[in-house]
Amino acid sequence: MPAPIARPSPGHHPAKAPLRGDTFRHAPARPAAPATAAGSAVSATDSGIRFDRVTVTHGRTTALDSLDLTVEPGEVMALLGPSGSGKTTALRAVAGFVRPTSGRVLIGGHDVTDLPPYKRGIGMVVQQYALFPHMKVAENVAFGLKAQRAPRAEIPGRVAEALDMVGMAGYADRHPRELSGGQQQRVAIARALAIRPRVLLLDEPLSALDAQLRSDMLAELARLHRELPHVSLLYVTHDQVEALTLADRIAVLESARLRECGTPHQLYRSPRTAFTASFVGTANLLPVTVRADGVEFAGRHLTVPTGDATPGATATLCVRPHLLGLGTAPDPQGNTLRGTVTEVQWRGATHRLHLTVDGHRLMADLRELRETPPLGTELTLHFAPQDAALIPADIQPAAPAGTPANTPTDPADGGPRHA
Ligand SMILES: Nc1ncnc2c1ncn2[C@@H]1O[C@H](COP(=O)(O)OP(=O)(O)OP(=O)(O)O)[C@@H](O)[C@H]1O
Repeated sequence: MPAPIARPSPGHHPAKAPLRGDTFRHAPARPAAPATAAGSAVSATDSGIRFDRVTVTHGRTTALDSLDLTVEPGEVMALLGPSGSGKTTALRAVAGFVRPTSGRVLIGGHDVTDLPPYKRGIGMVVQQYALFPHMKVAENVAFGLKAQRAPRAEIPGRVAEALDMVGMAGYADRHPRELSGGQQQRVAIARALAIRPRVLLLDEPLSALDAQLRSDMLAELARLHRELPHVSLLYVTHDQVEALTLADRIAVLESARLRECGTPHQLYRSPRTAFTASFVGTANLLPVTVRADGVEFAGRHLTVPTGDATPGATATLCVRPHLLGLGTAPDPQGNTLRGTVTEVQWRGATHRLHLTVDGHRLMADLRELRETPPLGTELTLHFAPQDAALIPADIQPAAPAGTPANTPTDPADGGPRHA
C-alpha cells in the first residue's frame, strides 16, 4: 500500500487556516488513493533509486566515478562528503539535470537515464529555496503540478495539502519576500511534495538557515518522512550531524568515489576507512601494529578487539575524543596513554584537549574539568577496549601528527544519536 499523503479536509481553504510557520503538521493517518504524478513516466508507486556504475565527466574533470549505490524504497540515504566530492552531481544525475557519461540511473526499477526531469516523478529541494519571487506561495507550489499537466481542478486541493503538511497553510497568498528563510524553505519543500513524488531529492536544504532553525527543520524533516514512509530521500550534505540524524544509511563520497556506505551507527562505531572515521564524527587515528591480543602503539601494548586482522600487520586505531577519560583506567582491561597538553579549547559542555603522545597528535573531549590544565602539562588518559575501532591500514594511511585534523562539525557532545 503506497503511503498516504495528507489530504485537506472538505471545505479546507488555505487562506482560512491558522497562521503556522513553526512546525510541520502531522498528516492524518488515513489511506489515500495511490499518488500519481501526472505526466510522470515513473509510476507513483515506484520508489527507490539505483546508480548503476554512473560516471559523469566534464571535460577532464571526473565529477562522479563509477558510482554503484542503491537507495531502497522509503529509505533516507545521505550523500556525505567534502566540497567537490561529487554529491550534487549524483543528485542531479537522478533528477535528470546531468547526463551520465556512462552507466544508468534507475528509479523504482525503471531506467530513467534517457527521461527528461519532469517525467521522473521526483521532487527536489535545493539550498537557496529557488522560489519564483514574482509568484505567490500558492502559485509557486502549483508550478510543478502545472508543469506536469495535473488536472486543473485538482491543483488547488493539492497545493493546500502540500502547504498544510509543512505548516504553511496560512501563507498561500504571500510572496516569497514576505517570508523568513525557514518559511521559504518550507514552501520549497511543499512545492516538491505537491507532485506526490516517490523520490525526494534534497541538496543541502538547510545550509542557508541558522543553527537553531536548522536543528528544528531537521526534526521536522524526519517527522515528515515518517508521514511519507514510502518516499525515498536522497539527501546531500557536508554536515555530518544532518547525515547522522536523518539518514537510514550514509554514503561517504571522496574525490568523486564512493568510499563507504553503511548505517550511521556502523560508520561511526566501526568505520572501514580512516577517511570515514574522520569525516563521520571526530577521530583520533593512531598508527598501530596488530598483535595477537591487541595492538602495539608507539612501543606500548593496547588491548583492543582485532577481529580477523593479521598479527604483524600495520593498521589504524580509531578512538573518539569523547571516549577518552582522564586518569588511569578504572577497569584493569582499560588502556592508558600519557600525553602532553598542547592546546585547550573550552567548548561549553566539554574541554577539548589537544595532546601529543609519543609524537602523535590526540584530542580528548573531557567533561567536568574543574581546572584548565596549563599547556605543557603531562596527563594520563584512558579508554576501554571496546571503545576503539581497528581500521586496516591498507585502505587509508593514518594522518601523521601535525597534519590538519579533518574535523568538520562535531556531533552532539557524547556522540551521535545512532551511536
Ligand atoms: N558543469 C561542470 N563543469 C565542470 N566541472 C564541474 C561541473 N559540475 C561539477 N563539476 C566538478 O565536479 C566535481 C564535483 O562537483 P559537485 O558539485 O558534484 O561536488 P559536491 O560534492 O556537491 O561539492 P559541494 O559540496 O561544494 O557542492 C567538482 O570538482 C566540480 O568542480
